[in-house]
Amino acid sequence: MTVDGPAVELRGLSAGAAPGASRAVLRGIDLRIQPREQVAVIGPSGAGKTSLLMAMACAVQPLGGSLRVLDRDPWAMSSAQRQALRAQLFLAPQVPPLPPRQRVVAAVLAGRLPSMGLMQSVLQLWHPTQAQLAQEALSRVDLADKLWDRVDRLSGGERQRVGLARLLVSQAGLWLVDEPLSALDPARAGRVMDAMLDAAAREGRTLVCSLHQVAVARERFKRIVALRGGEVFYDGPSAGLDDAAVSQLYEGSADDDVDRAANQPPSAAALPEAMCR
Ligand SMILES: Nc1ncnc2c1ncn2[C@@H]1O[C@H](COP(=O)(O)OP(=O)(O)OP(=O)(O)O)[C@@H](O)[C@H]1O
Repeated sequence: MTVDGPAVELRGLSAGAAPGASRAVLRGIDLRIQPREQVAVIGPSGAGKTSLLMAMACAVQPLGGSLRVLDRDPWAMSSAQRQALRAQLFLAPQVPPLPPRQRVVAAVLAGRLPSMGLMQSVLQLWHPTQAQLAQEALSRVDLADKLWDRVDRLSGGERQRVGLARLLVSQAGLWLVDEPLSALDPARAGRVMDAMLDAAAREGRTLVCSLHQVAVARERFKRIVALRGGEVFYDGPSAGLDDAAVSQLYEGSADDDVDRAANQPPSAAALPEAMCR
């Protein structure tokens, strides 16, 4: 789908952390993200990164302000229309919801389901016909040898990479990715991040990616949005976010949070399953 306006536009947005929540954890957020842009979202634990992705994914209705996604107002349309709009974006949670006995091939190809008809979807789940596509995506996340494995026999990091392979096969125009590196070792994290950025650029996707690794955000993204306490602390070129600003951003965070920013975060809670693919 070609979008004329911004891929995402938030004006004075306030929103809760979960569907139906009445307490705003995001406040006064102004953001414009253009089609094909690649934006990293950083900030201390609890800053609102996941909540921001949930709002952009039309999973949480704003409590105030306005939101446009792919040039449409998701909350001024019927729920069927909103569902159709959601099929044009992909929210990749930190911990992908994978049915335990499913084969990796089917789990990856589930990323294509929103763009398939009902019959094709059912066939795909029971008898994957696009195994080659899944295989290519798995290769890009260093998991080529797991195509026919069961997902409940994978490690946490491998499951996370299955979720990213699922993102890579999706045909959504807007990729919303929540802490994709949280269970990966640093070397692999770099390769996986590069695969995701390359694919997004090559295929013209808009990418919004939350990260605890500030170094990765600075090295690989041109634009960084930093959140603190549910508000935008910084939005601009990554080169403009200097060490002093980063220290200020994480000031008062727990030690482990600062470590996470520098390197590897531990795994954290998943997004609600119903909101994710
Ligand atoms: N399901 C929920 N219900 C109510 N409050 C929630 C829920 N999930 C998160 N929160 C609260 O919302 C705020 C923002 O949380 P959010 O998960 O968006 O932050 P985050 O920046 O993604 O954190 P982390 O880096 O730890 O994943 C926090 O204060 C958190 O405690």
